[in-house]
Amino acid sequence: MTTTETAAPGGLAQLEARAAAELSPEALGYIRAGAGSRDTTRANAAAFRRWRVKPRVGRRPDRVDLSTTILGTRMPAPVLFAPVGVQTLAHPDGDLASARAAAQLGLTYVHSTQGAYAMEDVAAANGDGSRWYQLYWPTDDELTVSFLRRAAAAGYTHLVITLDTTLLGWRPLDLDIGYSPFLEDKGIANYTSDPVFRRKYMPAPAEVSPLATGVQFARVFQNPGLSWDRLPLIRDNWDGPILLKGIQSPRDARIAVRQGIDGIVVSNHGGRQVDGAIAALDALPPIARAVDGAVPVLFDSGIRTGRDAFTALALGADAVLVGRPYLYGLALDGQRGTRTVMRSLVEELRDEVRHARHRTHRTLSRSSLTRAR
Ligand SMILES: Cc1cc2nc3c(=O)[nH]c(=O)nc-3n(C[C@H](O)[C@H](O)[C@H](O)COP(=O)(O)O)c2cc1C
Ligand SMILES: O=C(O)C(=O)c1ccccc1
Repeated sequence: MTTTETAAPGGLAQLEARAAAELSPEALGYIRAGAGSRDTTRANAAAFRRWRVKPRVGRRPDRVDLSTTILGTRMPAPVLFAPVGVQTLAHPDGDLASARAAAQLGLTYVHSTQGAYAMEDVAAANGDGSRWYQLYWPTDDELTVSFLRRAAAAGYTHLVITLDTTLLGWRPLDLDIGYSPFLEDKGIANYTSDPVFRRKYMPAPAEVSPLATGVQFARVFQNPGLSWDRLPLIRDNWDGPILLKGIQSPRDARIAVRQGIDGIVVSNHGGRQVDGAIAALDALPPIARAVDGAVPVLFDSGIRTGRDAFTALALGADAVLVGRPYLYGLALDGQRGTRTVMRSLVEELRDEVRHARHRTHRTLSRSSLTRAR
């Protein structure tokens, strides 16, 4: 590892500002976007500032072991690549580069239904790495089953069903610029490459226009009628563990456990869906209490540094996902940039755990933190 790889220049906190210089206004707008006033996106970050780490003195462990196993997946650190669509907005290599970087670091890559590259190509890029598949649950069962079969065949072991985006959030930043990835020639090959999608929904070449593409997207992926009674379709067609992403209430977490779901991701989608929604970090402790160890609780939304990851782990998360930061790394330096960002975040986390005098993040708890005044 060279020194330039050990830390993101300027630190992870500077990442967004540095990446902004590399990105088109449309791409930056889409990646930064939050719902409505962006209040929830800001609240996600602010919630972390209200907790501070309690350093301890005396003999610190010289080695900190961040490894963990979540639902059978071994991880060198409790940090995953969050599912992110249209990554070609940040870099032409998009999710191929991110999946390669994840494999180099041994971290789990979660591939999005809205990936810019087909899941088979991303799987090949990820090689021996560990990969999970994130499902946006289509309105068409045949298409859903096709996605699940392809994912299993391509070596995705776990299914993450995102439930907070059955309608895409109202994002003024994009509306102002007049931008949507579906109205551009960015291509979202992960679903447009699907044989069922092509047969049933692909606009005929003569009809291909931004509007036709957008209309087909909405027909297939806007699915606000989803409810718990639809779960058997997934169970009948997926053998591995199933996680639900987008849980923000202890009640929903309890229902998920009762329904036999294997894990949950506490997340508000980086504040992109519901303006004024509770900061994801504030939702975490009551949900962790409600779940009470019955299933793993993962967390995302607002993690920018190793200290943030420490805070979420101490407040009850078993692992965290990171979204925008690795996209900014991708914008700055492709695969290498993404790898640098994620490696820096893991090493920062290791350092925080060491200074709190723990040998592993697994022993962190609320008492590792103090509430800032
Ligand atoms: C540009 C962009 C695209 C995203 N696409 C998806 C997606 O396709 N599926 C999904 O479940 N979440 C998606 N997310 C949400 C992330 O998985 C994650 O919940 C969020 O980015 C976490 O917040 P953070 O960016 O503050 O780390 C996306 C987020 C961004 C920024
Ligand atoms: O933008 C998003 O947050 C997101 O989840 C998404 C949804 C559809 C296509 C691309 C990304």
